[in-house]
Amino acid sequence: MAVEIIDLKKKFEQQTVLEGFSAKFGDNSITCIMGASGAGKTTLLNILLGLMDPDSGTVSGISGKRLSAVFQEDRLCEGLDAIGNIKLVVDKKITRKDIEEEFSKVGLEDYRGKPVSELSGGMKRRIALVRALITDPDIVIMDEPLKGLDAKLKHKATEYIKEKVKNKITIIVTHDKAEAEAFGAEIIMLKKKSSRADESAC
Ligand SMILES: Nc1ncnc2c1ncn2[C@@H]1O[C@H](COP(=O)(O)OP(=O)(O)OP(=O)(O)O)[C@@H](O)[C@H]1O
Repeated sequence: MAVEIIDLKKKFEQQTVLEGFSAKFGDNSITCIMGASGAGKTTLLNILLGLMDPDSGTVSGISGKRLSAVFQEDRLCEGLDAIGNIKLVVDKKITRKDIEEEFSKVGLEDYRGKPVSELSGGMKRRIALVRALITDPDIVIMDEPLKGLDAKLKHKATEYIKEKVKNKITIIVTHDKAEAEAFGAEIIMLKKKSSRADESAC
């Protein structure tokens, strides 16, 4: 079942961020949300994830589905190592070897024995990516998942994501059109609203 958003509206005090926003995300689809900084991309993801309520409008097709997310920040447990971070979210039947196999698919090596706090930003990003995709969710929501990766790792991570999200509904925020094209994604462009809701009355 597709995820459908109808006529969403979200304001923060006097600032309208989303207004009259509707979209449909079909089964087995990748959609990239693009738009200027402050256009409301993260706000939209937070509403989809149920972390924020819209002022009005509806979101359907999410209830009862397994969601997973890569947030704008990695949100890892910094004191745990890479494997420990994944073990926190996976079923016990997933072994250390299974996790290591996933890490190798995103070029993640040299992480062993170190707490995440001692790893590079790009390594942390790939741990967050594996954590989101190893659980085989129905809906994947990612806020700039390739942030901080160099061109070679970006390519590797893109291929990994495409492989893992087959037959799922995937929604990705990115600033990079080339990235959206590499995902073969549909693009939704969010437009930044006026920062003053009462502007027309002035
Ligand atoms: N909890 C909040 N309270 C008040 N204002 C907020 C809140 N969350 C977001 N905003 C405002 O809403 C607007 C949209 O923010 P949002 O983070 O959704 O934009 P974005 O498109 O994801 O931007 P970026 O590309 O910079 O991450 C911004 O002006 C932001 O300051």
